Amino acid sequence: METNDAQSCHRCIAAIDHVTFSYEHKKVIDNLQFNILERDFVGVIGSNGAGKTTLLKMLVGLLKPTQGEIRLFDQPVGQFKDWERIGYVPQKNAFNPLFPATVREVVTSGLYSKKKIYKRLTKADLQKAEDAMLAMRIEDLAARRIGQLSGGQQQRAFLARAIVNNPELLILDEPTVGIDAESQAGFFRMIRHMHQHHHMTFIMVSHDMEMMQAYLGTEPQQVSGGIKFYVKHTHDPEDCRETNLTHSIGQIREMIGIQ
Ligand SMILES: Nc1ncnc2c1ncn2[C@@H]1O[C@H](COP(=O)(O)OP(=O)(O)OP(=O)(O)O)[C@@H](O)[C@H]1O
Repeated sequence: METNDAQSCHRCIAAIDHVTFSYEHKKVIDNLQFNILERDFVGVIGSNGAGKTTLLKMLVGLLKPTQGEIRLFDQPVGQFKDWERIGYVPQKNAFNPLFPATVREVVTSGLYSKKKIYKRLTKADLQKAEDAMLAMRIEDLAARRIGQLSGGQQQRAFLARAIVNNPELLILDEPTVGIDAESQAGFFRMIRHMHQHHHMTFIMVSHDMEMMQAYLGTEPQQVSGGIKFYVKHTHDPEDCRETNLTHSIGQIREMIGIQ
């Protein structure tokens, strides 16, 4: 377990601690040990059926490990309540194409949590939804029905919904499936930007080896069963002791192209 304090950029955000998972008698994940640290981008790659979706579902508490434990922000997932700190875009979004919600309504629905379900949304809450749509460049689609949009536009709406609470950890399950190559590239650019400039931590399943390796490198940090974990931190390891200020300076350098 990581012992870094809250000031460190290597705080453990999610710990997968000797986790095994079986569907009835079929073991899908076997004694997996992996930590996701603050500001990591973790790319999860593996063949069909390797257990990637199962792993993400355990991370968000939808499935319970058969053995072992998952901790989010140092709390066992079963007791974790701060779901606003986490954004999740599942593999296949369950919206029926005829579902009569607008993009704005879908994005706003991300503001409701168990805690807030009976609360009225404030003006500030509604502004968060507008900001998330702006960030995903779908503000001009706000009043359109979600089912009438292209796959790429829908994915941006689901991502806007996932970031509406400004989460610290974003969990994405094959977010670019079914969208054209150009939109996929745009989507990756957006995600990379969020990682590098908005201090978000990511875990993302993808079959797009080329895009993933272009950002995360060609060597996995860990291989467990059929799952490979590729990891990129927002800055070089030797800079890890830097302060928040130097972190920002590093990013400014990067933005203006100075190495
Ligand atoms: N609800 C379920 N009941 C029984 N077996 C399941 C269930 N869900 C998944 N499985 C099986 O568990 C294994 C892992 O499934 P999972 O969806 O986690 O794989 P994946 O790596 O995400 O695959 P893909 O790349 O195809 O999305 C597969 O063999 C799958 O058939």
